[in-house]
Amino acid sequence: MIFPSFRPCVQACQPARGLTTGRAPASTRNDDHTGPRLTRGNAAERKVEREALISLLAGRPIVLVGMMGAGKTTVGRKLASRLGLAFVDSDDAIEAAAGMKIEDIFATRGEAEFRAGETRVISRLLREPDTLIATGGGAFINPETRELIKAGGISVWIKADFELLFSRVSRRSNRPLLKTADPRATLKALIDQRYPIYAEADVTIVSRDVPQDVVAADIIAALSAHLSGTGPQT
Ligand SMILES: Nc1ncnc2c1ncn2[C@@H]1O[C@H](COP(=O)(O)OP(=O)(O)OP(=O)(O)O)[C@@H](O)[C@H]1O
Ligand SMILES: O=C(O)C1=C[C@@H](O)[C@@H](O)[C@H](O)C1
Ligand SMILES: [Mg+2]
Repeated sequence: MIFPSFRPCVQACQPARGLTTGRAPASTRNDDHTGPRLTRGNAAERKVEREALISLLAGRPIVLVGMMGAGKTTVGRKLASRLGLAFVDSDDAIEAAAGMKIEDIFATRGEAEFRAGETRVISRLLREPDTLIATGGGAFINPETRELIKAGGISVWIKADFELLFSRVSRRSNRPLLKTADPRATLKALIDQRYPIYAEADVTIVSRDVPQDVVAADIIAALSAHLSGTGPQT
């Protein structure tokens, strides 16, 4: 057992707000917001939009899913800060629980043990109200973890195309699944295998080559539309 009793180290981005933790009815629809979207409204309108979204979430965590390099961690941190939610990255929480880097968990314990620990950690994080969880790239692909996320959170797939992802993940060599003879082919194969599963998320947005703040604004707009029932039907 490499994940001893674990207290998630949720990092507060702003002081906590006094929200309820009641669960609003879950929607099963995927709202696909893959078209171009501009940041809309003035500062006052955006504040109203943010407050309405927090109210619609009713304490449920936002869970970002998608491939390595999609921007779950970096965009997620900005988004949490904007919404006044606590931010937690499941990869960081796993490393804290295991006392090891993810690369070392893969190397010494193997992927299956990593996935089992990831499920346990995400299960705990989902019970923290008013939280934004950036998951690791494979978390939503694991059936058990996926069911937990569907039951306990509102999931957002940050979708990006191959070339954008490859250019981003090439900047660092800390992703064990890409340490292969042909990382391009590996990433392509993972995209083919995973995209139909990520599409099960509640909401989809596309990370284009735009600043992270724009992606964060897209997510707020897409979530607001989804939770208020005004998003596109698929
Ligand atoms: N919209 C964006 N514009 C420019 N750079 C970005 C954008 N989104 C992410 N990046 C960059 O891409 C890299 C990967 O992003 P990040 O670590 O957030 O991805 P991730 O989805 O959390 O990946 P992983 O699943 O491996 O944890 C980082 O260097 C980040 O700064
Ligand atoms: O895509 C994946 O399966 C992974 C992504 C990273 O976030 C880490 O969770 C780990 O490297 C596995
Ligand atoms: Mg990440």
